[in-house]
Amino acid sequence: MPDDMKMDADWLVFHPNPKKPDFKLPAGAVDAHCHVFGPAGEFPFAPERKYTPCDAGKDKLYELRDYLGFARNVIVQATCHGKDNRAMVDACRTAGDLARGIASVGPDITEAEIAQMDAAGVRGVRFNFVKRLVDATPKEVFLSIAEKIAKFDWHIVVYFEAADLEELVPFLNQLPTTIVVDHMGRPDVAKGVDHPDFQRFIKLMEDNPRVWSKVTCPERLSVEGEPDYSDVIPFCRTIVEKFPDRVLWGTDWPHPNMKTHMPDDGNLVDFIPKIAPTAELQQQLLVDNPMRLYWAK
Ligand SMILES: O=C(O)c1cc(C(=O)O)oc(=O)c1
Repeated sequence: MPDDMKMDADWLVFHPNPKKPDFKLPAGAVDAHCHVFGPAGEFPFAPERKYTPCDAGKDKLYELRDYLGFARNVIVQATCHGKDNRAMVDACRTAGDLARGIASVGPDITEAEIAQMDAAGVRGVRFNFVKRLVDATPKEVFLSIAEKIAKFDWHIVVYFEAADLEELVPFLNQLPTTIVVDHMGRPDVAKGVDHPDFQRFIKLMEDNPRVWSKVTCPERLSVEGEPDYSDVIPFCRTIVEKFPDRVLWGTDWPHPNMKTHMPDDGNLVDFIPKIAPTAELQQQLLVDNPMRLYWAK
């Protein structure tokens, strides 16, 4: 492996032996937010990346899927691979109908390339506004991509920080497709659910029925920390109960850029019944919603 593909010195590697979850996932549950990294020897990381992770390839991901009791995965293009979607597409092809993908593309993407990715299981693109992860892309560029992918019935996944939402609302409302927000728009949980920043996100979902949310990443958002991540529960639960047909859940494996600790993925699965307390909500969150959005065709 070339020297510049060596993982960052402070990189935390995914948990080597997670616990078996106590919570039994419903049949057909989807891990709707996870990534693959490399392996770098086969799928090199992008020159413009902001971090160099450990290898975390498709075999490890599918081992974890089976171990935790998930049936399917939605693999979101990680920023360390830039707009080179080969690792994600290869992982989707390997899983056949059991995986779908979200790509990162530039404005030069052609309809033929979109069609090819569509055939492999890709169902959307990710627009990233998190400054520590990517260089900024002009909104006109994102809008031109949105127009192209809308023809394929794809949707748009957006990742931003809570403080940036106010500025982004008009842009989000301009997007022509379903919009899936990563990690609830990253609320500052120390501020509480009543803070205007989180209420702005709730209002966005109330005003725009095309907006969905991933109720993911307690390990990233929690100030209190593991194992309970209790301070994140009210945020997830508010969204799940208000918008039960527009929420998704995922592990976020292999947990890029965690600095405080590496979560136990089995423990993350045990978080689910705390945010979706009834069997009906769990069925929507883990099966019905992701199947409707990702497996309609
Ligand atoms: O918060 C993060 O660092 C992070 C990074 C990435 C990525 O690099 O793609 O994806 C995520 O979902 C979260």
